[in-house]
Amino acid sequence: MTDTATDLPVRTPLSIAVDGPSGSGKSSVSKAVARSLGLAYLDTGAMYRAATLWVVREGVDFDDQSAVAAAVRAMPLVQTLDPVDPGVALAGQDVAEAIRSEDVTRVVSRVATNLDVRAELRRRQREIIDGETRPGGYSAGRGIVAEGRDITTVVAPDADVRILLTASEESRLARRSLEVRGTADAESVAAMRDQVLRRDRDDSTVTEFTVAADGVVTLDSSDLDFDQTVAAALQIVSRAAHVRPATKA
Ligand SMILES: Nc1ncnc2c1ncn2[C@@H]1O[C@H](COP(=O)(O)OP(=O)(O)OP(=O)(O)O)[C@@H](O)[C@H]1O
Ligand SMILES: Nc1ccn([C@H]2C[C@H](O)[C@@H](COP(=O)(O)O)O2)c(=O)n1
Repeated sequence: MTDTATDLPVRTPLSIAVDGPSGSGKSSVSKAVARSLGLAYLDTGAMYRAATLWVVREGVDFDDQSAVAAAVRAMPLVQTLDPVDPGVALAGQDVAEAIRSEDVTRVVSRVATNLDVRAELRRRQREIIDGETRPGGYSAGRGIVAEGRDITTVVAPDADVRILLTASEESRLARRSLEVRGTADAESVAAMRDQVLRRDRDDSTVTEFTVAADGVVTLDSSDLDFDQTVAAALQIVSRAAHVRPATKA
């Protein structure tokens, strides 16, 4: 495999783990990196969102932690790993749009902070990253980019490349506001505080995604535009994962 940013060969299969807070650009940057390198793409946040939708649809009480975990263990989730068109299906039904609804975003942290749910989804994530299951028929022989909140630290601490993608609160709120409302005026930015900052506060009770663990490279995108951030991520990959020719004695 060749890194299109540097034209140098990189390890195959290649595993790239990306974590970071809400709105830092994990999904969009990871998809672009995966497209550029011809890798599969795993959105682990989509798994927590699908689990939340499933729990709601099954009529399970969020306060009944063991019933929530049992429902998630039985969840018939299939994701496609194509970075151009990542799909999410529950019981054969396309839910890619439904899991992004405000209703799901508001309550997803309640499911994501259930430790038994986390254990089940971690198990599924590792199977996908390790190549034991590749749902949805997308071939990921060249490797995978997996992104979330605990991929660099807990799910895939042995990944070839590990990146913590950060950005200031101000940038993250403005980006989310532009994405959701098409404007970053003061009122719209303020309206994003719950789905960005409150959610991070709740999620960070069970995972650390603001400080890089040992060996994880921090990429601060606050002052970078999208293309610059993707280029910087590709540089990190190429530095960390080049196959160096053997040196002659
Ligand atoms: N460096 C950047 N500069 C400007 N906008 C960016 C940058 N990176 C990402 N964006 C935009 O910010 C928005 C949020 O990005 P994205 O959804 O990828 O974040 P995320 O970290 O995956 O968030 P969440 O965890 O909440 O799903 C998107 O509209 C994306 O296009
Ligand atoms: N590895 C992960 C991925 C996601 N989460 C939680 C945190 C979020 O509130 C929720 C949805 O993620 P998003 O789609 O916004 O990236 O899932 C987690 O705890 N661990």
